[in-house]
Amino acid sequence: MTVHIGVIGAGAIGADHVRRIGARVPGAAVVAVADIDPARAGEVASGAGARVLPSGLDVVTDPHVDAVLVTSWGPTHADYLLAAIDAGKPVFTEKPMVTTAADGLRIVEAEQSSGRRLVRVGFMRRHDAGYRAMKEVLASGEIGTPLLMHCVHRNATAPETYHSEMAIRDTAVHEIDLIRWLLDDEVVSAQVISPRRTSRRFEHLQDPQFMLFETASGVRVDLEVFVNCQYGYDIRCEVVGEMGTVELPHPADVWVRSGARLRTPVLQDWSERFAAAFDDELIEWVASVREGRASGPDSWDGYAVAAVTDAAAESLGSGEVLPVLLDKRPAFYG
Ligand SMILES: NC(=O)c1ccc[n+]([C@@H]2O[C@H](COP(=O)([O-])OP(=O)(O)OC[C@H]3O[C@@H](n4cnc5c(N)ncnc54)[C@H](O)[C@@H]3O)[C@@H](O)[C@H]2O)c1
Ligand SMILES: O[C@H]1[C@H](O)[C@@H](O)[C@H](O)[C@@H](O)[C@H]1O
Repeated sequence: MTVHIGVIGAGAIGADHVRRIGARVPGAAVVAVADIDPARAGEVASGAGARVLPSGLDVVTDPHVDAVLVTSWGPTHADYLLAAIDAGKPVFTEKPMVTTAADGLRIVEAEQSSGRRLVRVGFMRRHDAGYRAMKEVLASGEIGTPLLMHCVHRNATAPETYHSEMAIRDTAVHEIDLIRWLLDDEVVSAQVISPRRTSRRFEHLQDPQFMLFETASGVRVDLEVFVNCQYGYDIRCEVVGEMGTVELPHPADVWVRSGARLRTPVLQDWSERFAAAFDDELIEWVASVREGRASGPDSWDGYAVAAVTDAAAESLGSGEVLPVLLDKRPAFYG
């Protein structure tokens, strides 16, 4: 059976995922696309042989759509997820699942009332070979109990529409998910420190930002988010344990030593750095839809991350250490 997918949002990652589904995801076809910019929708739909529908809600309710892929801007995700749950259709949403914990709770409550886990969140780094290898080392106990985690998240540049809170709600969400997943722990407090700003930014943007998190078991995490670092897409992570450390490998490429120099390329964006992880997460999602089961990061994960980003966003400016307000995890989410 082919899973017929309807896509909402035909921007950078929407177009990327549509191409990916056509080229590398077995048993799936994009049949409908909508975007508030109909020209974008038309362009992406024509490449896939799909229909353009007038709105995202039309995609959700279209009888030819078996499953929905949400790749519109973060603050628009919640309404589409609620509509998909209402229609009883599996839905994959790009991160962030939601931009407030209140919206996250609406989604987990609606899903529980529907009786089925329908939402999967695109925390694709859980599919990256390097992060997976880190998780195996941590699980093996080789480096002992984790004590500290150091993370760096740099983008070459960010567009003018990117504002200070997005460093937390759009960018740091990847690391917040990884703290929870790698350490199997919850984040209990957040603090955002605002250092000297780069002059190569837009006036409205606090960039870089330095974030500190604490987990329930007492692990301390530092995260630098710098979205106008100019030189490339640079993602780093190291966990320090009682007996050793484990570090995210450099993305595989040659290191050339010649003429008294060492050189290796710096990747330029997420689409190159995590291409294999994106392939893998969509292949897994489509297989799970076909088999009628839930898979991958769920709406509880999306909500738990939003609870952390709420606290961090409130700390932005004041630099206060703020508690993360998280509900009790229902048995429904295992
Ligand atoms: N996993 C990752 O590493 C990754 C990478 C890039 C983007 N993303 C996420 O994907 C989402 C989209 O990001 P992008 O970079 O493609 O942005 P983008 O601006 O390139 O594209 C977003 C598209 O959504 C459309 N849109 C906005 N509101 C809409 C609505 N209500 N209904 C239908 N269409 C709407 C816009 O017109 C635009 O074409 C964001 O949530 C972003 O955080 C994730
Ligand atoms: O939406 C993108 C995407 O999630 C990238 O992986 C991240 O590096 C960017 O900062 C963010 O804006």
